[in-house]
Amino acid sequence: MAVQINPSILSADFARLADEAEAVKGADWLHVDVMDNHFVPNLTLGVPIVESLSRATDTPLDCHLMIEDPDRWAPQYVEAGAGSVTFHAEAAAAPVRLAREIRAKGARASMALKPATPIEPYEDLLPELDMLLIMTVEPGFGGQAFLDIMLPKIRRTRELISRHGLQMWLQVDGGVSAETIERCAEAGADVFVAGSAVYGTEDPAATVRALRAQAERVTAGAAWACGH
Ligand SMILES: O=C(CO)[C@@H](O)[C@H](O)COP(=O)(O)O
Repeated sequence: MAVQINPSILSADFARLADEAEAVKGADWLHVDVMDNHFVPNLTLGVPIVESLSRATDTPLDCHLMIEDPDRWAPQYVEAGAGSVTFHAEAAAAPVRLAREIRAKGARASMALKPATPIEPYEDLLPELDMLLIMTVEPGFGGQAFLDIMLPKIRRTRELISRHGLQMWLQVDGGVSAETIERCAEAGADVFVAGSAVYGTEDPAATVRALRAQAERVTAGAAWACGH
């Protein structure tokens, strides 16, 4: 599988979401940050906006639920048109049941880990998932500095994925930019969320292409990338 770049609309103009989706045409997915002001100290958008956005763009939606009670809400995001739904390990009451429900409804199932949450307790759960998201900032806000101390966790997660012979994707989110993307790719990430580094530039679509080329140069020789 090739490297994927998913611009985060948290850094976009919320009054012009359809245009902002068009501005990153060529991106692999549009990353939609759903925040409830409980799981994280910020509030963004919910099911009706995801539903409208999925009708307004051809780019598939990668919904990252930073919310409490994802067991109740995640299936509704699949019904709203999300192609991938990520719930947080720290918030899900029954992650295996939830992942199976998301898949059964036709979307990719993904689980996210906050910076302080280790991957090891979730090793046996990996086959239930299509993607694992490692947060490289504390969730809640765009424009934060990348946490370098997450690199060993990315590396360990890639090793676990390889050891289990899984084809799942490994996403990183937070502070991903031209300065940090190569370190993430070297550690084993293959799906990159970037908000301010994309929407903060004059030509967001060109920035997506440049970030992808940068990460591809690093992953081209990686053993885990062969046969993706
Ligand atoms: O989930 C989040 C923040 O909680 C992210 O998706 C941010 O939106 C990424 O923004 P940048 O760090 O790339 O500016």
